[in-house]
Amino acid sequence: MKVGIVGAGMVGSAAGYALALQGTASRIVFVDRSEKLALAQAQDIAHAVPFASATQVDAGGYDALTGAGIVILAAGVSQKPGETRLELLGRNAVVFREVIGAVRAQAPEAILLVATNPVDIMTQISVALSGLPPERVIGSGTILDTARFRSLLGRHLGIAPRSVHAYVLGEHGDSEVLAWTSARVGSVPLMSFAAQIGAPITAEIRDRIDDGVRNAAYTIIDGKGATWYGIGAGLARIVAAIAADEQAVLSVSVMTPEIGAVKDVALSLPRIVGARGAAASLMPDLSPDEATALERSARLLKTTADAVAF
Ligand SMILES: NC(=O)C1=CN([C@@H]2O[C@H](COP(=O)(O)OP(=O)(O)OC[C@H]3O[C@@H](n4cnc5c(N)ncnc54)[C@H](O)[C@@H]3O)[C@@H](O)[C@H]2O)C=CC1
Ligand SMILES: CC(=O)C(=O)O
Repeated sequence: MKVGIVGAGMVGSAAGYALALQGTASRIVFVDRSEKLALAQAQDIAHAVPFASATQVDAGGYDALTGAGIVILAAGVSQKPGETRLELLGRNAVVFREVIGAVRAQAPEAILLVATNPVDIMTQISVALSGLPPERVIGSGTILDTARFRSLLGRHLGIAPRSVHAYVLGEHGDSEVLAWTSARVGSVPLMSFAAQIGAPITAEIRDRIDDGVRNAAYTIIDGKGATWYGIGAGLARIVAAIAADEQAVLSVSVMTPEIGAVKDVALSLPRIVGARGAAASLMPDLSPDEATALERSARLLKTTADAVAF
């Protein structure tokens, strides 16, 4: 499958690098406002390909996206230290007004995979601007937060994160909800597993993991200016699920008809992802507090999205 990447900065290039190493895409094409940057990223990644795969990596204008099955959208500004994702909305909505029409004109069949922040609202904007069915516009949403949650739980338990089945729901941002109640390790409920192996999840550990997931981006941005490896791998995982029609369960952001009293909002739930996009959604079992927090997250996203004209 040919994959387009619009926005060849840290996130776009990390996604392209992960895709090239995995050999998931037959072709990758970078497009950026800076043609020089797009070309440099394509060349650098192409030089990694002989060690790993047979992916052809190029750069070009929007016309180079013709025939793409997926276009990753990673163009726009990122957070400065201390800035929230939601504070990027006005600037990145302007970028998407330009980008979405240009992508659609050249790659009308492509599934759009949105990474630009605030990713949930950028997903909603992309649905509105593209006119595509909602299942074909997927935001990376909490795929990264879910990975952070699994990583921290895995470390605490001494278990491979891939054997931890736990999700972060709602906003990819400050109001996100760690779904502790439904978390499992293998097929065993998390709390029971933790007690059985003598690594109980005390209130203190729970708070530490919550903080580590919720504030990971702030800590990393403070240390190195931006985050890119985690989301690059997350985007490559979503592309793989679509390209191989996996029907994989992934936490991604899609327009959602109803979360409690909140209607038509893009946010993350576990979704079934395959060649048609994110075709179906699942609602994990939640405690009353988790359900209330998810509705609060949905309301925040809805109110913020309603305040932008698109
Ligand atoms: N969804 C997620 O989990 C994550 C999302 N992000 C978000 O991804 C976005 C990109 O972040 P970085 O790659 O670090 O930023 P970056 O500044 O390194 O790259 C952004 C690229 O977009 C390009 N660009 C800007 N306007 C454009 C336009 N109109 N047309 C074409 N290209 C344009 C720029 O030239 C630049 O190369 C940010 O919004 C950031 O917050 C970052 C990390 C994780
Ligand atoms: C920047 C961002 O959204 C993240 O690393 O979670």
